Amino acid sequence: MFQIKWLWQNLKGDRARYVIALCLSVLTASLTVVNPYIGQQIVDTFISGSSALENLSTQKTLLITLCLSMIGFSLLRTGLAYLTYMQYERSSQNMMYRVRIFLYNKIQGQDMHYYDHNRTGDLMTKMTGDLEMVRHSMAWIVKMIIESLVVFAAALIYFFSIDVQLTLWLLILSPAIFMTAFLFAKRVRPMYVDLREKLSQLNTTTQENIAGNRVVKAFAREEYEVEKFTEKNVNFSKANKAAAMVWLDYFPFLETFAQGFSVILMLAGGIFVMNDRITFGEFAAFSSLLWGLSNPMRNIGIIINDIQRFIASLNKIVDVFYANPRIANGHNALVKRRYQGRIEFDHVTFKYDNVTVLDDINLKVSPGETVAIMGSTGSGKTSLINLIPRFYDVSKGRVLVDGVDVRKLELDELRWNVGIATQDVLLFSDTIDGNIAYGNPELPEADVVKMAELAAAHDFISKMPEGYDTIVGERGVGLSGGQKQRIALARALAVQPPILILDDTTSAVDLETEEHIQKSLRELEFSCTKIIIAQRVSTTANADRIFILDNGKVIEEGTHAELLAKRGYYYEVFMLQNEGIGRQVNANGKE
Ligand SMILES: Nc1ncnc2c1ncn2[C@@H]1O[C@H](COP(=O)(O)OP(=O)(O)OP(=O)(O)O)[C@@H](O)[C@H]1O
Repeated sequence: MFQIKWLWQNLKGDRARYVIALCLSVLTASLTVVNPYIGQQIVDTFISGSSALENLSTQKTLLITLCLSMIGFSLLRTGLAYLTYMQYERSSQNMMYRVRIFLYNKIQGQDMHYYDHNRTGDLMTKMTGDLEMVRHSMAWIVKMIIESLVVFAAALIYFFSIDVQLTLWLLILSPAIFMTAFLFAKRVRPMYVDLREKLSQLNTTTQENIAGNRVVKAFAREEYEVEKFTEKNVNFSKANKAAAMVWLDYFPFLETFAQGFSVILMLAGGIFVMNDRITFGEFAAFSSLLWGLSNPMRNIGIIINDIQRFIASLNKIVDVFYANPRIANGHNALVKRRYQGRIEFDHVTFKYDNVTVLDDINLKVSPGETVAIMGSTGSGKTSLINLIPRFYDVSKGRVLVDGVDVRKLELDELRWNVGIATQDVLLFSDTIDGNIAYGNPELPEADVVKMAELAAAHDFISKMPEGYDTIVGERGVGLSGGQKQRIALARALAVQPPILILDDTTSAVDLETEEHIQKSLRELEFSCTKIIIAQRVSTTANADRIFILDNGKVIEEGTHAELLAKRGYYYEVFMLQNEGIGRQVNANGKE
């Protein structure tokens, strides 16, 4: 079975401990027959036998020894159970610790395609609830299965050794019990798969709601969000109840069958005692160990329930475990080369799944050049620049950096050479200093300040009570949109990359600040090819060349002056942005 194989593989390092736990389980469970056996001896020798009274006075030592043995074995079983718990707990915790790290690395190593197709809430459920379910199963469910089986087998062997016929009478109910359990398992299995899906939806809704709390509040949609959550909560609760109800359909039968053991023992066993076929002591042994047959039968339902949950959870974990990114980051480059920064798009076509968003793009950028990309929303600008650091791979054609197809470059090295300030600014819950130095943790304090100055962020940062040590909240809570953009720009500059990509990075800053940033970018101390996506003519005007994208194609290309002269899309944008405010921007972007 695949699941067992997977567990065994991942137990590496704790296999011996786990096997010891299994052996201890078998030993502890098989010792359950010892006390009923001693009990049988006590009853037959000192209570019910014809010479019981005489034995009481002549064999006191034997009686005391038997009683002490009973206590001794009980203590031994408790000690062994303690050790067993410890081994199960340790081995399962250790294994999950390793698997969790592995999964976390796996998720970290996934490409954008993976994140496009997997919900955060679902991944969180896999990393928490599913892992815990698997751990619980490999420790406690396995223990329960082993102990149930061993106790059942030990009781059966012991009973057979006393009286075969009586044992067979007791077993008469077994086929019905197994049949009931089988039907239950068949019915409940799809329910646990559904239950697992509902849990993931519930977590996704919760996660999205917390992450998007500002939007919710801005639109006063709390009530709607509560309704949405309630719906998912109700679905989850219903799925849970449905699975539980199925158990209730079968539980009365299993319970009745289990109770049936006592009735059969009373009837058949009673007759056997009256006929002197078995002794009182043997009857007592049957009676005290009857739970060894009935309890495993009762537990079948719980075990099946948990096994189904375990399979549903394990399958989810295995999805992550074996998911291989199409674009893998090998972390192989020990020494990273600094590129010149030459970029070429050679007949590039790109599709998301089957939808074409870039169509036969040809574009060359020389080292040190500044290129602006403009175009209507959804025209493919972000998709285009995503191909340079290989967030996605082209569907057709090639993207070349310094003349080499990016698919042939060492991914770590390539990304190390590309500084990027994305459209959706994400800052970590860390100090501003930590956020700026994120890509270059060794950056000296003075350089952090320098980068902030270049990004026109130093002034507002130094006005904060704790300056660069100010902790910004999750996603940059506590900062304005323009401030976040400037920190993101400083972060991209801090790695001093030979290729700098700015995706609408100055859209939220005022024109004066933007001018400062543009001046800084022109005067960078390191050589740098700049690709700037922008909607404002004031941003693009200074670029060496401007490309206009429309519907995934380059429709215009040239300098600010050339494009104005063309009287096409760029000219229209220019007129729209300047007419309304009654001013003109010349070829150098100056008013
Ligand atoms: N991860 C994705 N999966 C599927 N389709 C996507 C994805 N990202 C973008 N698209 C689609 O690709 C097209 C181009 O999107 P892209 O983000 O490149 O446009 P853009 O020009 O950068 O737009 P904007 O100016 O609004 O940022 C759009 O139609 C968009 O719906």
